[in-house]
Amino acid sequence: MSHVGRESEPGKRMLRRGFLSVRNGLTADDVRETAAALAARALGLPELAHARTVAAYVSVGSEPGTLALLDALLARGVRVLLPVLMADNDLDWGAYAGPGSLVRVQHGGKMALLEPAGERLGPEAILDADAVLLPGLAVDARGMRLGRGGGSYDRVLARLERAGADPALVVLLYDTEVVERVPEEAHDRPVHAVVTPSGVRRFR
Ligand SMILES: Nc1nc2c(c(=O)[nH]1)N(C=O)[C@@H](CNc1ccc(C(=O)N[C@@H](CCC(=O)O)C(=O)O)cc1)CN2
Ligand SMILES: Nc1ncnc2c1ncn2[C@@H]1O[C@H](COP(=O)(O)OP(=O)(O)OP(=O)(O)O)[C@@H](O)[C@H]1O
Repeated sequence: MSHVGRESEPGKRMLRRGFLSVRNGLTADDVRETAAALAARALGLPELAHARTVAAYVSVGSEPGTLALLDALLARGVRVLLPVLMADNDLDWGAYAGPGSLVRVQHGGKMALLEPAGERLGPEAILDADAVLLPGLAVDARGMRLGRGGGSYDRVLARLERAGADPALVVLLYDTEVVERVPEEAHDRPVHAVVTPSGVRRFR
């Protein structure tokens, strides 16, 4: 099943394509250098310095790299939760236990993901997070995020809101992905900070 048929904002689809094609043009060196810079910046964030549980994800392909950051958090004793994509695009969670604990999973026509191999903790496990690292393709001047279009993180944010949980919401991006404006829909919620190789921008 594709989400595209029920896309409510057609502008988002075109924008996603543009951002993805720029990412696809990056070299392996670009991706590696950015990952190191992002990890260094993210590790300096006060939002992460005090977090005991961080919900994150494992970057794949030309996504801004997260693996170095995940390993550094693990080494600090932080509990790192990773998403498991479910058939309805909602997310289950598992604990990160190092690179050897990941499995490559192909979900239909989507890109292959690296997911935690261990115990599934259930969608509500996200409520333990002190900080959430959300994937995205762009963030605008208000903190509105353009995601991949699955609505997975829209659901995560709705679940947090319902439960009254208020973790720090952080997105890691390339510099060119921080833009003036992305289209927003009623269900979209702003994030609190965006980290790029050249700096950190906060929205609250
Ligand atoms: N590394 C990583 N893990 C992640 C995400 C992510 O964006 N990146 N997710 C973020 O939610 C969740 C998984 N959701 C995903 C949603 C779409 C696609 C994907 O490949 N979409 C295609 C378009 C597919 C289509 O048109 O149906 C694409 O973007 O090229 C991948 C993961 C959880 N794990
Ligand atoms: N709380 C929710 N529960 C169920 N579906 C939702 C929820 N919020 C949004 N959706 C649906 O998810 C789909 C994708 O939404 P949108 O285009 O905003 O995704 P996105 O923010 O780019 O993706 P993601 O949240 O995975 O990063 C839309 O069809 C939307 O109606």
